[in-house]
Amino acid sequence: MQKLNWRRIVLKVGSALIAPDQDGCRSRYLLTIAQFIVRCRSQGIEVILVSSGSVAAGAHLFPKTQERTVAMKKAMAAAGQTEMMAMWDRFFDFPSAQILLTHGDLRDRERYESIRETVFTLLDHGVLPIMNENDTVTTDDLKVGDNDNLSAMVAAAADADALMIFSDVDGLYDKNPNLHDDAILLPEIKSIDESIYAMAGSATSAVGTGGMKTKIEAAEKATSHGITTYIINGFKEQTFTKLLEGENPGTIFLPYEKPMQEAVHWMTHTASEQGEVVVAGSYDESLEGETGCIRGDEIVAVHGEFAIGDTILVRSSDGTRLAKATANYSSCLLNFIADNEQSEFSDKMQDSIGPVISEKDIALLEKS
Ligand SMILES: Nc1ncnc2c1ncn2[C@@H]1O[C@H](COP(=O)(O)OP(=O)(O)O)[C@@H](O)[C@H]1O
Ligand SMILES: N[C@@H](CCC(=O)OP(=O)(O)O)C(=O)O
Repeated sequence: MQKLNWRRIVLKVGSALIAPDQDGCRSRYLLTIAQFIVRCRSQGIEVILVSSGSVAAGAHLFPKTQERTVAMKKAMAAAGQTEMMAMWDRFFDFPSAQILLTHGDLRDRERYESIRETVFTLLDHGVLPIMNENDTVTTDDLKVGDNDNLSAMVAAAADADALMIFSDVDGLYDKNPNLHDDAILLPEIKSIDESIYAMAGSATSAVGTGGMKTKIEAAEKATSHGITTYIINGFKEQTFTKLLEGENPGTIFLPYEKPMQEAVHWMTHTASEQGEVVVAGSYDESLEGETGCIRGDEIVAVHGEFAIGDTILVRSSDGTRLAKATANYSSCLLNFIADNEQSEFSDKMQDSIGPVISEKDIALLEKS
């Protein structure tokens, strides 16, 4: 076995591998994944596991005849999560730790920092973090909704150098291989654009969430942070042999040559905007090529309610999404500034407060 040059990796395991028949957890596929984790750790590679499957694992505890309401699924997740953790734990002779998260936790910078600190402390002490979305407490507004995107946010937060998404297919095909016999496997993706998203269909298994679309979104999030991303088949033993030999067993998404810095990446891909400011001019006239900060007299409108420290969207008056930013002032004060833009009082205030959003708090979005 060759020495692998990963320092820290995030493995995402889909529900179909945990509870393929929705009849409790099955160790059939997980044993091989657990052995892979043990081998990586024995080479000094830090591993973080994002494990889906609580709903599928808990399904057998509830009557099949009853309608699967949201409340029922949450109950399945609560019950299935303990079964799943117990099963993972059985495979390892080192300790593991459960971390359950929501998007509400990840998009709040303080809670995000706290999650990172906990993950790094666990890794420093040889404990395997096993993460999942906290399905019992999520609402539509608070959830990531799929563990592909969650694993990419985790990989970025943990500064991992590889994200491996283990699924029930060999990788990304040019169309859904479960529906098209002539689908072709794509071994390497250099950059992700609309043509790549166009290949993605939805999940065809009874337990999967998101299908290929959310895996491509995850790959885009991760590669933009410099994290090599794989979509690979967790059902096949040779997948793991190949990975350990340094080969690509499925689809590899190459990392951006100029990855985003952690804080900019968090603002762009993890934080969600609490409101928006509209600035005068188009994309090219406003942020691009300018000093990069925003002055009060550039703001023409403020939408939504936000507080200092919240993430906001900056839009140009032609509607283009320009940037995400951390608000240095509340929506209330920015509204006041925008409304009094021409007044003498505003000029004085303008001089005293300087830019309302400073350059270091802005993450430019790509021109769409
Ligand atoms: N272009 C594609 N290439 C590969 N699989 C695809 C594609 N489009 C849709 N799929 C579907 O995505 C499924 C994997 O996603 P999903 O069921 O959500 O898995 P998981 O539970 O591992 O997250 C595959 O089984 C396949 O049916
Ligand atoms: N959080 C959910 C999994 C959501 C999800 O993304 O599932 P999958 O598509 O199988 O990775 C659960 O534990 O059942």
